[in-house]
Amino acid sequence: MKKTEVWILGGFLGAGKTTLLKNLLLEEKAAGRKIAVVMNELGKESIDSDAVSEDIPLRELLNGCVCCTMQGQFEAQLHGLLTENELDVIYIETTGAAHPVEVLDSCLSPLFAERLRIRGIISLVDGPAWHHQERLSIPVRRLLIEQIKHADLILLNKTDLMSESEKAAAIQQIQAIQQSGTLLMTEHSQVKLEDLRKLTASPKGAIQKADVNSQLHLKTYVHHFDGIVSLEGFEQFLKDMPETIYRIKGYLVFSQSEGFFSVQYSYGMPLYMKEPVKRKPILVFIGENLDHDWIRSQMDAITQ
Ligand SMILES: Nc1nc2c(ncn2[C@@H]2O[C@H](COP(=O)(O)OP(=O)(O)OP(=O)(O)O)[C@@H](O)[C@H]2O)c(=O)[nH]1
Repeated sequence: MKKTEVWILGGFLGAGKTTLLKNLLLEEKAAGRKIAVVMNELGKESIDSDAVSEDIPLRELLNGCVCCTMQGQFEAQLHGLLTENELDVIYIETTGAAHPVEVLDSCLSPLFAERLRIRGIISLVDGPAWHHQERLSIPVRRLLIEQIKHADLILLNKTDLMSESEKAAAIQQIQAIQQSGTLLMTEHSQVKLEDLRKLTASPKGAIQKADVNSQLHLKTYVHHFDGIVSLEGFEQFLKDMPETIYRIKGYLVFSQSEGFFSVQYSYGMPLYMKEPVKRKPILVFIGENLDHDWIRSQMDAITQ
Protein backbone atom coordinates (compact mmCIF):
# COMPACT_ATOMS: atom_id res chain seq x y z
CA MET A 1 0.00 0.00 0.00
CA LYS A 2 1.24 3.47 -0.87
CA LYS A 3 2.22 5.42 2.25
CA THR A 4 1.06 8.96 2.90
CA GLU A 5 3.88 11.38 3.67
CA VAL A 6 3.64 13.42 6.86
CA TRP A 7 5.29 16.72 7.64
CA ILE A 8 5.07 18.29 11.07
CA LEU A 9 5.29 22.07 11.17
CA GLY A 10 6.46 23.38 14.52
CA GLY A 11 7.91 26.50 16.06
CA PHE A 12 6.82 28.97 18.69
CA LEU A 13 3.74 31.19 18.55
CA GLY A 14 3.79 33.51 15.58
CA ALA A 15 7.03 32.16 14.10
CA GLY A 16 5.48 31.70 10.64
CA LYS A 17 3.97 28.18 10.59
CA THR A 18 0.72 29.16 8.84
CA THR A 19 2.67 31.28 6.35
CA LEU A 20 4.82 28.23 5.60
CA LEU A 21 1.77 26.01 5.27
CA LYS A 22 0.20 28.39 2.74
CA ASN A 23 3.40 28.42 0.65
CA LEU A 24 3.73 24.64 0.70
CA LEU A 25 0.07 24.06 -0.16
CA LEU A 26 0.40 26.23 -3.25
CA GLU A 27 3.40 24.24 -4.44
CA GLU A 28 1.81 20.89 -3.61
CA LYS A 29 -1.35 21.83 -5.49
CA ALA A 30 0.64 22.97 -8.50
CA ALA A 31 2.38 19.58 -8.44
CA GLY A 32 -1.07 17.94 -8.52
CA ARG A 33 -0.64 16.11 -5.22
CA LYS A 34 -3.51 15.13 -2.92
CA ILE A 35 -3.04 17.00 0.33
CA ALA A 36 -4.73 17.14 3.73
CA VAL A 37 -4.06 19.38 6.71
CA VAL A 38 -4.41 18.92 10.44
CA MET A 39 -4.36 22.19 12.37
CA ASN A 40 -4.04 22.38 16.11
CA GLU A 41 -4.74 25.66 17.89
CA LEU A 42 -4.53 26.48 21.57
CA GLY A 43 -7.62 28.69 21.45
CA LYS A 44 -11.27 27.74 21.14
CA GLU A 45 -11.65 29.75 17.94
CA SER A 46 -10.15 28.87 14.62
CA ILE A 47 -8.34 31.81 13.04
CA ASP A 48 -5.85 30.16 10.71
CA SER A 49 -8.16 27.73 8.91
CA ASP A 50 -8.70 30.25 6.07
CA ALA A 51 -5.14 29.48 5.02
CA VAL A 52 -6.46 26.18 3.69
CA SER A 53 -8.69 26.31 0.62
CA GLU A 54 -12.01 24.46 0.68
CA ASP A 55 -10.92 21.70 -1.67
CA ILE A 56 -8.28 20.50 0.82
CA PRO A 57 -9.49 18.16 3.59
CA LEU A 58 -8.87 19.94 6.87
CA ARG A 59 -9.19 18.68 10.41
CA GLU A 60 -8.98 21.13 13.27
CA LEU A 61 -8.12 20.40 16.85
CA LEU A 62 -9.05 23.43 18.91
CA ASN A 63 -8.59 24.46 22.51
CA GLY A 64 -5.67 22.26 23.47
CA CYS A 65 -2.40 20.82 22.40
CA VAL A 66 -1.97 17.55 20.51
CA CYS A 67 1.13 16.78 22.49
CA CYS A 68 -0.54 17.12 25.90
CA THR A 69 -4.27 16.57 26.08
CA MET A 70 -5.58 15.82 22.61
CA GLN A 71 -3.65 12.76 21.56
CA GLY A 72 -6.78 10.59 21.31
CA GLN A 73 -8.67 13.11 19.19
CA PHE A 74 -5.61 13.64 17.02
CA GLU A 75 -5.33 9.93 16.29
CA ALA A 76 -9.05 9.77 15.48
CA GLN A 77 -8.71 12.72 13.06
CA LEU A 78 -5.73 11.17 11.32
CA HIS A 79 -7.58 7.90 11.05
CA GLY A 80 -10.60 9.67 9.53
CA LEU A 81 -8.46 11.49 6.99
CA LEU A 82 -6.74 8.31 5.91
CA THR A 83 -9.93 6.27 5.53
CA GLU A 84 -11.91 8.96 3.70
CA ASN A 85 -9.23 10.16 1.30
CA GLU A 86 -6.42 8.85 -0.79
CA LEU A 87 -3.63 11.18 0.14
CA ASP A 88 -0.08 11.87 -0.99
CA VAL A 89 0.78 14.09 1.93
CA ILE A 90 -0.55 15.38 5.26
CA TYR A 91 0.74 18.60 6.82
CA ILE A 92 0.29 18.92 10.56
CA GLU A 93 0.50 22.44 11.91
CA THR A 94 1.16 22.24 15.62
CA THR A 95 0.41 24.89 18.23
CA GLY A 96 3.32 27.15 19.09
CA ALA A 97 3.49 25.38 22.44
CA ALA A 98 3.83 21.89 21.06
CA HIS A 99 6.75 19.65 21.62
CA PRO A 100 7.39 18.34 18.11
CA VAL A 101 8.52 14.90 19.15
CA GLU A 102 5.37 14.27 21.11
CA VAL A 103 3.35 15.13 18.01
CA LEU A 104 5.58 12.76 16.10
CA ASP A 105 4.86 10.09 18.70
CA SER A 106 1.14 10.34 18.00
CA CYS A 107 1.77 9.83 14.28
CA LEU A 108 3.77 6.74 15.07
CA SER A 109 0.78 5.04 16.65
CA PRO A 110 0.46 1.38 15.57
CA LEU A 111 -2.91 2.37 14.08
CA PHE A 112 -1.13 4.06 11.17
CA ALA A 113 2.33 2.55 11.13
CA GLU A 114 1.61 0.93 7.77
CA ARG A 115 -0.09 3.99 6.29
CA LEU A 116 2.23 6.89 7.09
CA ARG A 117 5.73 7.80 6.10
CA ILE A 118 7.02 10.45 8.46
CA ARG A 119 9.11 12.81 6.36
CA GLY A 120 10.22 15.13 9.12
CA ILE A 121 9.78 17.95 11.54
CA ILE A 122 10.18 21.50 10.30
CA SER A 123 10.75 24.02 13.10
CA LEU A 124 10.41 27.71 12.49
CA VAL A 125 12.45 30.04 14.63
CA ASP A 126 11.16 33.59 14.92
CA GLY A 127 14.40 35.49 14.26
CA PRO A 128 13.62 38.74 16.13
CA ALA A 129 12.13 36.81 19.08
CA TRP A 130 15.20 34.59 19.20
CA HIS A 131 17.37 37.70 19.31
CA HIS A 132 15.35 39.04 22.26
CA GLN A 133 15.17 35.79 24.18
CA GLU A 134 15.70 37.56 27.47
CA ARG A 135 12.09 38.73 27.16
CA LEU A 136 10.85 35.14 27.27
CA SER A 137 10.35 33.01 30.36
CA ILE A 138 12.69 30.11 31.06
CA PRO A 139 10.13 27.39 30.14
CA VAL A 140 9.50 29.13 26.80
CA ARG A 141 13.23 29.37 26.10
CA ARG A 142 13.58 25.71 26.96
CA LEU A 143 10.76 24.88 24.55
CA LEU A 144 12.43 26.87 21.74
CA ILE A 145 15.59 24.85 22.26
CA GLU A 146 13.63 21.58 22.19
CA GLN A 147 11.89 22.66 18.98
CA ILE A 148 15.28 23.29 17.38
CA LYS A 149 16.98 20.20 18.79
CA HIS A 150 14.49 17.77 17.29
CA ALA A 151 13.92 19.39 13.91
CA ASP A 152 15.00 17.91 10.61
CA LEU A 153 14.75 21.31 8.97
CA ILE A 154 15.11 24.58 10.86
CA LEU A 155 13.93 27.78 9.25
CA LEU A 156 15.33 30.92 10.80
CA ASN A 157 12.41 33.09 9.72
CA LYS A 158 11.67 36.83 9.60
CA THR A 159 15.25 37.55 8.61
CA ASP A 160 13.96 40.72 6.92
CA LEU A 161 13.64 42.06 10.47
CA MET A 162 17.18 41.15 11.53
CA SER A 163 20.54 42.84 11.03
CA GLU A 164 23.45 40.89 9.51
CA SER A 165 25.12 40.54 12.91
CA GLU A 166 21.89 39.33 14.53
CA LYS A 167 21.53 36.72 11.79
CA ALA A 168 25.12 35.55 12.22
CA ALA A 169 24.72 35.25 15.99
CA ALA A 170 21.43 33.35 15.66
CA ILE A 171 22.94 30.90 13.16
CA GLN A 172 25.86 30.22 15.46
CA GLN A 173 23.59 29.67 18.47
CA ILE A 174 21.17 27.42 16.57
CA GLN A 175 24.01 25.34 15.15
CA ALA A 176 25.40 24.90 18.66
CA ILE A 177 22.08 23.33 19.67
CA GLN A 178 21.68 21.10 16.64
CA GLN A 179 24.33 20.10 14.13
CA SER A 180 22.60 17.36 12.14
CA GLY A 181 19.51 19.21 10.84
CA THR A 182 19.45 21.57 7.90
CA LEU A 183 19.24 25.28 8.69
CA LEU A 184 17.86 27.76 6.17
CA MET A 185 17.28 31.49 6.53
CA THR A 186 13.86 32.58 5.30
CA GLU A 187 11.65 35.59 4.80
CA HIS A 188 7.94 34.91 5.03
CA SER A 189 8.70 31.20 5.41
CA GLN A 190 9.69 30.91 1.75
CA VAL A 191 11.05 27.45 1.21
CA LYS A 192 10.89 25.18 -1.81
CA LEU A 193 9.31 21.72 -1.80
CA GLU A 194 12.57 20.63 -3.40
CA ASP A 195 14.38 21.52 -0.18
CA LEU A 196 11.94 19.41 1.81
CA ARG A 197 12.29 16.44 -0.49
CA LYS A 198 16.04 16.33 0.16
CA LEU A 199 15.41 15.63 3.84
CA THR A 200 14.97 12.33 5.60
CA ALA A 201 13.60 12.12 9.12
CA SER A 202 16.20 11.14 11.69
CA PRO A 203 15.65 9.15 14.89
CA LYS A 204 14.92 11.46 17.80
CA GLY A 205 16.79 11.51 21.11
CA ALA A 206 15.48 11.85 24.64
CA ILE A 207 12.95 14.59 25.02
CA GLN A 208 12.11 17.00 27.77
CA LYS A 209 8.38 17.26 28.18
CA ALA A 210 7.04 20.78 27.87
CA ASP A 211 3.49 20.64 29.05
CA VAL A 212 1.25 23.57 28.17
CA ASN A 213 -0.59 23.27 31.44
CA SER A 214 2.15 22.60 33.95
CA GLN A 215 5.44 24.23 32.96
CA LEU A 216 4.64 26.83 30.38
CA HIS A 217 1.49 28.34 31.85
CA LEU A 218 0.44 29.22 28.32
CA LYS A 219 -3.19 30.16 28.29
CA THR A 220 -5.62 31.57 25.79
CA TYR A 221 -8.32 34.14 26.13
CA VAL A 222 -10.88 34.86 23.42
CA HIS A 223 -12.54 38.27 23.42
CA HIS A 224 -15.72 38.80 21.39
CA PHE A 225 -16.30 42.42 20.38
CA ASP A 226 -19.76 43.92 20.11
CA GLY A 227 -18.69 47.21 18.61
CA ILE A 228 -15.98 48.98 16.66
CA VAL A 229 -12.54 49.44 18.13
CA SER A 230 -10.29 52.47 18.34
CA LEU A 231 -7.04 51.72 16.50
CA GLU A 232 -5.18 54.23 18.67
CA GLY A 233 -6.55 52.61 21.80
CA PHE A 234 -5.56 49.17 20.53
CA GLU A 235 -2.03 50.32 19.71
CA GLN A 236 -1.72 51.88 23.15
CA PHE A 237 -2.87 48.57 24.65
CA LEU A 238 -0.09 46.79 22.70
CA LYS A 239 2.44 49.17 24.25
CA ASP A 240 1.05 48.77 27.78
CA MET A 241 0.37 45.05 27.86
CA PRO A 242 2.73 42.63 29.64
CA GLU A 243 5.47 41.05 27.52
CA THR A 244 4.09 37.64 28.43
CA ILE A 245 1.29 38.13 25.89
CA TYR A 246 3.13 36.54 22.97
CA ARG A 247 0.49 36.33 20.33
CA ILE A 248 -2.78 38.04 19.36
CA LYS A 249 -4.80 37.18 16.30
CA GLY A 250 -8.30 37.68 15.01
CA TYR A 251 -10.52 40.18 13.22
CA LEU A 252 -11.61 43.71 14.12
CA VAL A 253 -13.53 46.66 12.74
CA PHE A 254 -11.73 49.92 13.51
CA SER A 255 -13.42 53.26 14.01
CA GLN A 256 -10.86 54.92 11.71
CA SER A 257 -11.61 52.85 8.61
CA GLU A 258 -14.38 50.84 7.03
CA GLY A 259 -14.65 47.07 6.88
CA PHE A 260 -12.99 44.15 8.59
CA PHE A 261 -9.29 43.81 9.29
CA SER A 262 -7.32 40.73 10.18
CA VAL A 263 -5.08 41.47 13.14
CA GLN A 264 -1.86 39.57 13.68
CA TYR A 265 0.52 40.42 16.47
CA SER A 266 3.68 38.58 17.44
CA TYR A 267 6.70 39.82 19.38
CA GLY A 268 6.06 43.52 19.34
CA MET A 269 4.81 43.69 15.76
CA PRO A 270 1.18 44.26 14.82
CA LEU A 271 0.00 43.64 11.27
CA TYR A 272 -3.40 44.71 9.95
CA MET A 273 -4.79 43.49 6.66
CA LYS A 274 -8.08 44.41 5.04
CA GLU A 275 -10.41 41.41 4.88
CA PRO A 276 -12.52 41.01 1.75
CA VAL A 277 -15.44 39.44 3.65
CA LYS A 278 -17.41 39.99 6.84
CA ARG A 279 -15.94 38.36 9.95
CA LYS A 280 -16.89 37.68 13.52
CA PRO A 281 -14.97 40.40 15.42
CA ILE A 282 -12.84 38.50 17.91
CA LEU A 283 -9.30 38.42 19.18
CA VAL A 284 -7.48 35.39 20.55
CA PHE A 285 -4.77 36.25 23.09
CA ILE A 286 -2.09 33.67 23.84
CA GLY A 287 0.47 34.08 26.57
CA GLU A 288 1.69 33.07 29.96
CA ASN A 289 -0.37 33.66 33.09
CA LEU A 290 -2.95 35.68 31.16
CA ASP A 291 -5.04 38.02 33.28
CA HIS A 292 -8.42 37.59 31.57
CA ASP A 293 -10.16 40.29 33.60
CA TRP A 294 -7.50 42.85 32.79
CA ILE A 295 -7.57 42.09 29.05
CA ARG A 296 -11.39 42.13 29.05
CA SER A 297 -11.52 45.54 30.73
CA GLN A 298 -8.86 46.92 28.38
CA MET A 299 -10.76 45.68 25.31
CA ASP A 300 -14.08 47.00 26.64
CA ALA A 301 -12.44 50.39 27.20
CA ILE A 302 -11.42 50.68 23.53
CA THR A 303 -14.71 49.37 22.10
CA GLN A 304 -17.29 51.96 21.04
N1 LIG B 1 8.18 40.64 8.61
C1 LIG B 1 7.89 39.34 8.53
N2 LIG B 1 6.69 38.89 8.96
C2 LIG B 1 6.43 37.57 8.87
C3 LIG B 1 7.37 36.66 8.35
N3 LIG B 1 6.82 35.41 8.38
C4 LIG B 1 5.59 35.55 8.92
N4 LIG B 1 5.35 36.85 9.22
C5 LIG B 1 4.15 37.42 9.84
O1 LIG B 1 4.13 37.00 11.22
C6 LIG B 1 2.77 36.81 11.65
C7 LIG B 1 2.62 35.39 12.20
O2 LIG B 1 2.77 34.47 11.13
P1 LIG B 1 2.01 33.08 11.11
O3 LIG B 1 2.43 32.35 9.87
O4 LIG B 1 0.54 33.24 11.34
O5 LIG B 1 2.66 32.41 12.42
P2 LIG B 1 2.26 31.04 13.15
O6 LIG B 1 3.52 30.41 13.59
O7 LIG B 1 1.36 30.23 12.28
O8 LIG B 1 1.42 31.59 14.39
P3 LIG B 1 0.57 30.71 15.47
O9 LIG B 1 -0.26 29.73 14.67
O10 LIG B 1 -0.26 31.70 16.19
O11 LIG B 1 1.56 30.08 16.36
C8 LIG B 1 1.90 37.09 10.44
O12 LIG B 1 1.48 38.42 10.53
C9 LIG B 1 2.85 36.90 9.27
O13 LIG B 1 2.46 37.64 8.12
C10 LIG B 1 8.64 37.16 7.88
O14 LIG B 1 9.54 36.44 7.45
N5 LIG B 1 8.84 38.50 8.02
